[in-house]
Amino acid sequence: VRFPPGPCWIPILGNYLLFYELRKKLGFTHLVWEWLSKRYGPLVGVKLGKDKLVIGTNLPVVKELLTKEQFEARPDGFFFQFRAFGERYGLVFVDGEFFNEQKRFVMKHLKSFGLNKSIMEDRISSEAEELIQHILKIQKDDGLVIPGIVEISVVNILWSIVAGRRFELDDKKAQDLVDNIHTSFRLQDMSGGILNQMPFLRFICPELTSFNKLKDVLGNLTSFVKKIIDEHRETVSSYENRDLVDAFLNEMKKQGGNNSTFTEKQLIILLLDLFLAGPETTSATLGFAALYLIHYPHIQNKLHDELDKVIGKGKRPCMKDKPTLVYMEAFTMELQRIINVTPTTVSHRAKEDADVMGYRIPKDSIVLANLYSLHMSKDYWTDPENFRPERFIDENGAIVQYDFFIPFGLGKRRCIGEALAKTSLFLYLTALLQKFRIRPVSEELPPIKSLDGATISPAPFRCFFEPRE
Ligand code: HEM
Repeated sequence: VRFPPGPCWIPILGNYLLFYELRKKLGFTHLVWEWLSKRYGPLVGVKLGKDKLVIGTNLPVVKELLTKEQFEARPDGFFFQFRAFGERYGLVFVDGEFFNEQKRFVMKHLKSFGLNKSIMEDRISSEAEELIQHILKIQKDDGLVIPGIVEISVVNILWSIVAGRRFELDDKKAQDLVDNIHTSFRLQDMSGGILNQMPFLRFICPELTSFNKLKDVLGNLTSFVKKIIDEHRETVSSYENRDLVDAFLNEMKKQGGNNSTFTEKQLIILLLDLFLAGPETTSATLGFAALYLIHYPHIQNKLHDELDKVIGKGKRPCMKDKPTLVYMEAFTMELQRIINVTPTTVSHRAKEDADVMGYRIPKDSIVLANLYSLHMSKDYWTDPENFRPERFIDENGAIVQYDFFIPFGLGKRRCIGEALAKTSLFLYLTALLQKFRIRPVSEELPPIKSLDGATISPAPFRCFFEPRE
């Protein structure tokens, strides 16, 4: 049985030169995978430096890659250890029993601090309200920069569950935090990147690997998180947990042994993972929402009409209204489909040799599902390049679910923040659209332009939030 089809590789570099050329030409890593799949089929095998990668691009292959137990692991290697004190910590890039134990803990405490509950809804709604007031306060005639204006607000949601805090929306330290988060995403790709594939290059051409920049931003983020932990340590009580950090510190004390997975290093990287995974994806999605609303004013009109009809102008929208705001739901789904904020999953790893579609995926290969390919395939959507929320509504006016629409992934390693993200998107979008018409600041519309990285975000643009009568 052979390795999945792909371009021929050379020693040391593997297919790196081809990858580099294609990435330069196409502008985005996920477009390289898409290009290769057109040539070699729905399961492509490449070698980048020392890493073997396989990438799935159609539904049957993606389903196998994301739901087979053999691929539930996460990769190891220089990049993944470099961000975690030279070891393996956190939630996103760990696996096995360590992952199971930490995920159980995080899910339990996220739930008890509000996820899936009305406390969470109240917090998100009041953050959205603060954002509206902030916009009204600081906006001038030339509008505001997106996604900048929403970033701190969105960080506050996670921040309040994890560390019991919120930032003022003009806080400089918070701005540094979101800038660092944002930069760290722009410098990486989901495969672990060149730093993982050829770590020796950091000595020869550090610029190409972004090693120094990554070290800086990760250092900044880590010291930010450490400070929070120190502050909690001074005030934590064993009787009551105020937030996730308290809960972790108490668990650490309780377990106290050498074999425990609850250590200070683990807490640091766990917080880092949550801050990296959550806010960036959510604010990028909200940023793109504003951009598409500017480009498609008739869609914005429909959203306004639906809000006016179902909720009116006096009452603040809440989660109970979600099932009745069908067009809003369809708009959000269509937005997630076309923008592909996470164009691939986080990378998985084959725990052992595994066979897929008659090909052999060797142990420790890096495994990626190109969600972009599913969301933009002509076979599945007929006119994928058109922005058309109606495709998610059937002839009876109900939402249609497609199994090839999986923005949060599938299987055991799917996104843990899906409920939080969906609640946040709904409450922010409805609150903002109830209050404002979002319009361009000049006749020339800002282009629909994305920035590449481990996730995709909109290139910053200006827009004006015009209060509705
Ligand atoms: C629009 C927003 C979001 C999108 C599109 C999104 C998408 C994804 C995707 C595609 C994955 C990878 C699945 C895989 O590797 O197979 C993932 C993983 C993850 N997400 Fe999200 N996510 C979003 C928001 C959030 C939020 C708000 C949180 C905060 C708690 C979060 C936390 C995580 C974590 C911790 C993982 C790793 C899970 C694991 O390794 O098992 N995400 N997300």
